[in-house]
Amino acid sequence: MSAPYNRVALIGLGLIAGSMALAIRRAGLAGEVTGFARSAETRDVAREIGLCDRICDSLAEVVEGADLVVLCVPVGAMEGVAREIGPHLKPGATVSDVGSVKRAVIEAVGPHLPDAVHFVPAHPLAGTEHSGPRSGFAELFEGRWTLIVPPEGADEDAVQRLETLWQGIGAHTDRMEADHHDLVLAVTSHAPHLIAYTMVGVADDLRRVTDSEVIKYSAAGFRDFTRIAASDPTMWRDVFLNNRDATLEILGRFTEELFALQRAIRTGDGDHLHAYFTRTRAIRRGIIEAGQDTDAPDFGRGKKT
Ligand SMILES: NC(=O)c1ccc[n+]([C@@H]2O[C@H](COP(=O)([O-])OP(=O)(O)OC[C@H]3O[C@@H](n4cnc5c(N)ncnc54)[C@H](O)[C@@H]3O)[C@@H](O)[C@H]2O)c1
Ligand SMILES: O=C(O)C(=O)C[C@]1(C(=O)O)C=C[C@@H](O)C=C1
Repeated sequence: MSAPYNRVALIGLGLIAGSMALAIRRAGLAGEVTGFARSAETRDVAREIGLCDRICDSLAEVVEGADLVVLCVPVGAMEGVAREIGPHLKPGATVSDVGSVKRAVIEAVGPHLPDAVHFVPAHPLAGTEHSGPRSGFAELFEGRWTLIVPPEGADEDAVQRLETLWQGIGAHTDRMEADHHDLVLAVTSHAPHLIAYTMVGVADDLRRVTDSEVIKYSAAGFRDFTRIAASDPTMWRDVFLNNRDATLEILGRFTEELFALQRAIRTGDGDHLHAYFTRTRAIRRGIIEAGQDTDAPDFGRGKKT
């Protein structure tokens, strides 16, 4: 595949930028990958581990001559970065981002970009609970979805070039409208993270109260909660502050269902519990049978779990 961009600039050298840098360079998808991080310490680490072809000491320097600039900072930091890079962008360049929220990012970043630049937001649905320049790995996006969220009237060639890049580093791509993206992600990612944070907090409180082994003997499901609840606090604070309406809508529905289940337990309404769990089990089976969970151990074998 020919390189879709000559120079790619990555801003915010953490898990996502680091993984992109390693993957793009491994696949030879850019002539040069440059990187910038706010702290000198992060830039030093990035140089030491050879994350990018070149680490720059300023935003102006990293975007100079870049054909693609990807903002990989927490959602709440996107606007400040966009404001600073705006005057230094090359005409015809594409600016993208990897933020977990899309409407707020489009509204924060868009106004700071010159007319001669294409803005094509995106969101890779891949991550871990780790952060920082040492956490990236080239395989992160393999077999995962990246949602491309082009604003109305976006340049088709710019959108396709970005899709080519993501596909070149192993991702499947799809296009989605920003508000729809934010609602879908509130269900599949944002509310589940908040629930995990809460459950781990509750267990921790309980441990203090009883001095028992709540964490030590936690089963696999709860261990997954503790992994998720170890995710970066700045990133997740910004997600909730910037996807407020969709997250509150989903949490409202969640709370209603939780109260109904709580009531069924209190009143001994086994039929309600059984019917509810039967419905949710059917959903899991449907996902497996449709071949949509490639991580499932029985994927493709049609076995019921
Ligand atoms: N971690 C995930 O699972 C995941 C998945 C998909 C998308 N995202 C999104 O990707 C973005 C980056 O997340 P990450 O997991 O790579 O985070 P990270 O914490 O690993 O990296 C973010 C980097 O941005 C830097 N930074 C913060 N503010 C900055 C600023 N004002 N200027 C320059 N650099 C700044 C931080 O120092 C850090 O190096 C976020 O918007 C997040 O919502 C994260
Ligand atoms: O695997 C994880 O650790 C993640 O939480 C990744 C995850 C997710 O919720 O699936 C987290 C945030 C993103 O914006 C995209 C992916």
